[in-house]
Amino acid sequence: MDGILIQNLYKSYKNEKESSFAALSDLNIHIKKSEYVALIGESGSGKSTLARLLIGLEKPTSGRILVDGEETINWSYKVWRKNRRKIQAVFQDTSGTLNPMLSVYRNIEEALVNLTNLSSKERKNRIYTLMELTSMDRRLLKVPTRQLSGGEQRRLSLLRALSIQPDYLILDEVISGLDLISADEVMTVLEKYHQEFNCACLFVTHDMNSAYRISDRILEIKNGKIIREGIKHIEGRIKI
Ligand SMILES: Nc1ncnc2c1ncn2[C@@H]1O[C@H](COP(=O)(O)OP(=O)(O)OP(=O)(O)O)[C@@H](O)[C@H]1O
Repeated sequence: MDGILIQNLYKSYKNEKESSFAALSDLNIHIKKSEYVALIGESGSGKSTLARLLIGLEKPTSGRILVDGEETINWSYKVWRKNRRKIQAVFQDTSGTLNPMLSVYRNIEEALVNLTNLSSKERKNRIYTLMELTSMDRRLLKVPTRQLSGGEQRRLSLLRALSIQPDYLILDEVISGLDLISADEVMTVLEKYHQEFNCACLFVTHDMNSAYRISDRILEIKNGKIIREGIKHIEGRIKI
């Protein structure tokens, strides 16, 4: 089956008293190809845990995760690396992905060098097209990443992920902590990209407005379980 299929997923952690508790409990979700799904929930409900499991940063206690029909749980580092073209993630903290010493251009290009076989000219074309698509000023490409504001760094990590043209995008609190204008700019990049490419997205947030704005479907998680679901109606409203 196409898409990301999460079946009977459990993730347990040990707490301070060494007893285990379930951060995710019997989770079942299907994210269809090119569907934008928002995952909302209060702090500690399990959102980031799910995001980490989806991109192989952690393994579940039990259950299955299938990406386009392929079981990912036992993928080795090498297999994950090969599939980074297919599934990309952006987290709130960009320090793990961006090199502050490199320019914006080099930061995006680095991902293209590592994950695609594009020639230097093709990389340049891809980066310029992406800047145009997302209405970003090309002059930004020359700027050293360390000089960017928090909002700009968040947009850069997003562009870096989008430049790969993944089929699936996992976004964990990408607008969290940003001022309204920066958050709007990040959302606009996502909307424009969605219109242009058939990428699916899991948009993890605790912000209801952005969830409504961006997604076709909203899932609400509480104590590691989906407790509510809403689908966008023709008039653009989501009822949950
Ligand atoms: N590595 C870990 N070890 C132990 N407990 C963990 C670990 N990671 C997460 N947890 C716990 O699992 C639960 C779910 O955490 P998670 O970070 O997924 O929640 P969240 O919904 O993303 O919250 P927030 O919105 O605050 O980021 C929390 O109780 C958290 O303390």
